[in-house]
Amino acid sequence: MNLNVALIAHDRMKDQMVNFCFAYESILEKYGLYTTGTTGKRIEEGTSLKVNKLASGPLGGDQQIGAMIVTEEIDLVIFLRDPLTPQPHETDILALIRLCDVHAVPIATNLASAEIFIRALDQGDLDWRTLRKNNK
Ligand SMILES: O=C(CO)COP(=O)(O)O
Repeated sequence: MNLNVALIAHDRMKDQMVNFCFAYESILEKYGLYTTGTTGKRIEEGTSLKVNKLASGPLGGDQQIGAMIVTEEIDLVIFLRDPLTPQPHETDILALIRLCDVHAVPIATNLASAEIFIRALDQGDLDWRTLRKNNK
């Protein structure tokens, strides 16, 4: 299945993201993985997954993922946001979430929803995304 997953985590959520990726490595390894810069570095250090690292979030990484959403290259976003810390690039974050809604891309913004979505991905619930990709 040529679906791609974006993995993004704010600093205080990065340990959670690495643990999540470690736990679900056997599922995630079957997909193309795209990350913001520092998140990707941490995932590669903490798991055996290979990821495509874009720019760091505050330097435009969220916008790069957003651009891939526009071209239907991202099929699921796991974005572990820190709800308690203001981010300098809040506008980029909101833009990314908005684009998920525009392009019908599922986005999980906390661990509870991330676990549900990753299992859904594994059981084929997101296979309809291939039709969307093929019709773009
Ligand atoms: O800030 C981020 C998402 O908004 C994450 O960026 P990094 O993975 O580079 O820390």
